[in-house]
Amino acid sequence: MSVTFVASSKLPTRWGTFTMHGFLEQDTGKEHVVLTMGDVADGKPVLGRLHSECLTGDALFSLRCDCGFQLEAALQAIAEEGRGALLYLRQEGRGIGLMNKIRAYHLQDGGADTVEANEQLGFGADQRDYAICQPILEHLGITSLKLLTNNPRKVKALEGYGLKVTERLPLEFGLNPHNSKYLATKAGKLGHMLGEMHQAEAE
Ligand SMILES: Nc1nc2c(ncn2[C@@H]2O[C@H](COP(=O)(O)OP(=O)(O)OP(=O)(O)O)[C@@H](O)[C@H]2O)c(=O)[nH]1
Ligand SMILES: [Zn+2]
Repeated sequence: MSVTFVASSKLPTRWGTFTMHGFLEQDTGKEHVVLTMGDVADGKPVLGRLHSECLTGDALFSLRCDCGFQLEAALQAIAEEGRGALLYLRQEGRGIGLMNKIRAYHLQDGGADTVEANEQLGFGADQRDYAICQPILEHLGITSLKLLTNNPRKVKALEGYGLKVTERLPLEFGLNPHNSKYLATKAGKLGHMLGEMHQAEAE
């Protein structure tokens, strides 16, 4: 899988000024974005986040999922550390695309869980592919990561591409009444490690 690096610029945010890097995925024309802070090419493990696009959570303030909360927390953590990288991957709806995610939400409004909804539409529970991370990280000079995630599939995928994941750091934010079933399904059916949040819910 190949990507072309397009350009870098500054991106000032609420948490500090990041460098924004644009990458074009050759086969699909998808436009991926990476925000970095500090020197990420010095060979030391980089605080990293692979964030899959969620227009509803990241940009439209949705409470149906935890994506927007995780995005903010990851940028904040990177800014606090003064060094890190967030890969904003254009694989909306776990890879099924925005229109199909809205179809899936419609089924979820009728009682299906997030996995059942995907399956009723003829998709796998999670259609994401992290192969594109390898050339992007290589371009940035990143070889090892401290990964902010609750999703063991992301750790396995990176290790499969020859990257080192020295640590997995939990990213448990945004539990609310609208996403508690969604998060329980993530933990129960998709293997996410969400210990702290479920404990908080039980209390
Ligand atoms: N199909 C589908 N996709 C969803 C639903 N809710 C959120 N998503 C998508 O799920 C993905 C979540 O991405 P991430 O937050 O990077 O990954 P994750 O698997 O939750 O793992 P973490 O690293 O622990 O956050 C995004 O692409 C969202 O658009 C849903 O109900 N159905
Ligand atoms: Zn989301």
